[in-house]
Amino acid sequence: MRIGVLTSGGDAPGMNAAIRAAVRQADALGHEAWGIRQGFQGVLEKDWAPMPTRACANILQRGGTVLHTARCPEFLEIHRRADAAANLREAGIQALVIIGGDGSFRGAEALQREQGILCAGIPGTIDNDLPGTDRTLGFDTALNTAVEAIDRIRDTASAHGRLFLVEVMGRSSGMLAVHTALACGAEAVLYPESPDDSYQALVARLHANWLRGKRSSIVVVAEGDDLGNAMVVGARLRRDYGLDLRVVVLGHIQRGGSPSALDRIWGSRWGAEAVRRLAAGEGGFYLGEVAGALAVQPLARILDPRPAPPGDMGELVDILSR
Ligand SMILES: Nc1ncnc2c1ncn2[C@@H]1O[C@H](COP(=O)(O)OP(=O)(O)OP(=O)(O)O)[C@@H](O)[C@H]1O
Ligand SMILES: O=P(O)(O)OC[C@H]1O[C@](O)(CO)[C@@H](O)[C@@H]1O
Repeated sequence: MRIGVLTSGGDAPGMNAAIRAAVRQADALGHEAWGIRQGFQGVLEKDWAPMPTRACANILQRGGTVLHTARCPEFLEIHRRADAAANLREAGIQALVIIGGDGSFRGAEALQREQGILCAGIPGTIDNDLPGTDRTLGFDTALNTAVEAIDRIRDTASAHGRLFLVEVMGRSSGMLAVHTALACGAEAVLYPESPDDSYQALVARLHANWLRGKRSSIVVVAEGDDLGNAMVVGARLRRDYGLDLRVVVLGHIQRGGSPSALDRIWGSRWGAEAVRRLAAGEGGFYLGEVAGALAVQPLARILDPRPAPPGDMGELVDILSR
């Protein structure tokens, strides 16, 4: 069987571990893995080649994705997905391992349902916002990167007695923001799913801490928060209270870098499991981790609501910052 492997959406540390495992597991079972460059764009452009096991040497510890990735708006159109399926059939690629986030899984779900291409999804996004899995590749690494960066910011915030607003990624999800805030002892966190994310509540919280004697504070802001990103919130606080605050946008620093051990381990387990199932004729599923165990979900589950960060974590940030 010829199995295509691709990475799609934003890159995430751990994707290379999944690619390596898929390629080598395919070889171990006597199948042929093909690497598809630039996600769904590569399927439309037939940008692929056989991927021998040696092509995966020394990639386990590397961030990014050796197959490159892309966002491909054309794939939202049914006739382009039909073109993609025709290209795959012509090349003899019967099944796909798709490593990406919820958008990529929606593409996979449509490709399997409409076009009958066997698809397996592996969660790869630093956002950790997929239903049916406690983990996505890249989240653990990005979280640790953000925490390390904020620990450094804390030193200078404390030295100057300053307020810092630190923006972390998460266009529609506060998962990274809330976990980062709790792990670095932030004074407040703003994130899209928060029940009490008002500007007034933030000001009241910072003021209460000032009265308790706190002279420096760190507010973690998810880029997609309803109040606006860190620049917007910072400008408002400056305008209203004349604060000498600083804004730091961590940006793509969070997406790069060598994957953590957990991201390497889950990338390896999921890559191999995806191929074992495809080789047995199974498609239309994605893999995950639920309560520490490897889980299998139907691809249609990606249409479920996106999970929100546990509510008690946001509350805890507040309680522990006093
Ligand atoms: N509803 C959909 N139907 C078909 N294809 C889709 C759909 N949504 C997204 N895709 C395809 O998946 C690609 C990746 O999606 P998207 O840009 O949302 O990233 P993602 O996989 O969610 O990853 P990340 O979480 O890193 O942003 C899109 O560029 C598009 O090609
Ligand atoms: O690199 P791009 O395409 O600007 O994507 C940024 C987006 O990708 C993500 O990092 C997910 O991979 C989001 O958190 C962020 O909003």
